[in-house]
Parts: sequence; structure tokens; C-alpha cells
Amino acid sequence: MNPQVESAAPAPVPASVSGSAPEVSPQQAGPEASAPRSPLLSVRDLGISYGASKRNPKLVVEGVTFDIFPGETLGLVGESGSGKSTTGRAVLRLLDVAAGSIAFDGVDITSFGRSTPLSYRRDVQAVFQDPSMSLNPRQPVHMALTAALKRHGIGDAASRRAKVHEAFDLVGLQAAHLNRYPAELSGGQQQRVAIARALVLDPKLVICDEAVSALDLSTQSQIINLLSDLQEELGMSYLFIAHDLGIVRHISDRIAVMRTGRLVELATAHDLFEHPQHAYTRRLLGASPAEHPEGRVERRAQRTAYAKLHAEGLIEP
Ligand SMILES: Nc1ncnc2c1ncn2[C@@H]1O[C@H](COP(=O)(O)OP(=O)(O)OP(=O)(O)O)[C@@H](O)[C@H]1O
Repeated sequence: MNPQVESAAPAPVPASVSGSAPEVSPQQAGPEASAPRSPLLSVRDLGISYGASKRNPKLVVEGVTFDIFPGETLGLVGESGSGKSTTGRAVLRLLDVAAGSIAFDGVDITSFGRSTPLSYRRDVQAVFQDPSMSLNPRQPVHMALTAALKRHGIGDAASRRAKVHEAFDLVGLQAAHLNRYPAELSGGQQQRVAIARALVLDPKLVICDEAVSALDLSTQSQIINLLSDLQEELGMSYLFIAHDLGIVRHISDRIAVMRTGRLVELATAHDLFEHPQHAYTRRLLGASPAEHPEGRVERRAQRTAYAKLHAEGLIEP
């Protein structure tokens, strides 16, 4: 966990947070106590609808407002179906937004419509739940990274090879793993490849959507520690989406709580766990992780399908 958390003091609350998301606590502490910094990502009044039509404008995400600061991890929690992944996919521009804006480095990227700038696609990377679904089973794993570099027009063959080696090294994989096929690696090693694929593009923000949920407990903690170490070394931000509150608490500076498509509370990790303000947060903290309603499996399948398409560069919003 970033050591900034415990000492964090409230940062200025943007007018649109309190104005457009009245359910959110005004205790929207930023990661820095003094000198306010500009957010890396500013999501304002986000509204998302699947299969939007004028006759059926039902929003599954509504009025969602939050910032992510450079080097910060924002955890996003909530029960199954509350809209966490939908929010993450909107930030990744895999989904159109029905309302609101998403600004990155001060630029409203929703204003570009479907032609999201390539620089944004490079700066914002994702690590999804099931690495076996997002790696091509017919290719040695190094090709996932090489393909990402090629897609972004980065380097020549020699410098790409060097970058791929460097990324593998960063995530604790060895050169011997480069030519393995996904099925020849463990789940944890596959997830390291997925992390390396994100990192090889030097992202500023990584969306981790249930990135450790499919792993066994000891591998989960290895990957969480790896993500923390990488953040300390490289300084990127994370949007960390998960249903396991223990993990989210461990890795997050601040945590946002979603309920039925809306943010109900946003606070430092410490404050959220020690002094939860919203009744729903208190209920969530008291709930067993096993209490996920049905429907989770189906949505997981949808999401891994998304992950695969996205990883192969086949999805353009
Ligand atoms: N592809 C889709 N088409 C239609 N509705 C969808 C689709 N994906 C998600 N939804 C709906 O959007 C709402 C939010 O789903 P989302 O997957 O974002 O929730 P979540 O909080 O990430 O849940 P989980 O933790 O189970 O993944 C749910 O009501 C869900 O049924």
C-alpha cells in the first residue's frame, strides 16, 4: 500500500463532485496532504447505458465522479452488478459514454468520439481477470508484448526485443519464459505476462479489473506485491477494481464504493475501513466475500471475452 494513505488530508473537492454526485462523501481526500496536484484522470457525472436507445435510456452507471492522481491507486468496490467493470471499460474507451466526461491529463477524451487518440490507448492499459483468455494460445507469450509495441509504432525489431526482455524482467519472469506458450505457464506467470504487456507501453494508468481474482491465495499476494512494487518503481496510477475488500484495502490509497451504478462513498482506505459513512459501505464491509449474487459467472465470461478482443486489438470503441 502506498504509505501516503495514512497521512492523507482532504484535497480540494472539485465543484462538480459535490454538485453532481450528492451521495458521495465530501471527504474526497486526495493522495497528497499539502500542495494539491492535478488529477491524471477526472471522471465527471459519468453515465453509461448498454444498448442505449432513446426509447430505452436506462443507465447502468449514473452520475459517477472521481479523480485519480498521479501515482495513486483508487480502489473500486461494490457488489456484483454495481457497475465497476462498466466504469473501467468506459475509461478504457471500450464503451461509449451516454453522459458526462472523462478527462485525462486535462484533455476530455470523450470529445474525440470513437476515434480515441492512440496516445491515450497507450497511456491507459488494462490487466483483466483471466490471463489465459487474453493471451493468444497459439503464440509464444513474448509476441503479446511485441504486438503491442508494433501496434503503437514503437521501436525497431532490436529495440522492441530489448523492451520485451526488460518488461519480463520487471515482472519477475525470465528470458526462458519468452518463448513459452500460455498453456506452459502457471496462472500467476500468465498474469505476469499480462502485466508486462501493459507495462511495455509505459502507461500512466493501469486498470486492474479483478486482476487477481482468478489466482490462488498465495499467487494473489505475490501479484499484489508485484503491482505495489512496480508502482513504487515506475510511478503509474491504478484503478483497482475488485470485490475482495481485503485486497483492495491493502493496495489502495483511496477507495470508491459503488452501488447500483452510483458512487455512494469515496474516502481514504483507512477512513473507509475505520469510519465508513454510508450504510451500504458498512453492510459491504460486514458481508462475506462469498455472498455474491448469481449472475457473476455470466458477467465474468462477458468480461473475459472483452479482455481477449481488447488484447488482440480487435475492439475499437
Ligand atoms: N454486455 C452487457 N450488456 C448488457 N448489460 C450489461 C452488460 N455488461 C454488464 N451489464 C449490466 O450492467 C450492470 C453493471 O455490470 P458490471 O459488470 O459493470 O458490474 P460489476 O460491478 O463489475 O459486477 P461484477 O463484480 O459481477 O463483475 C449490471 O446490471 C449488468 O447486468
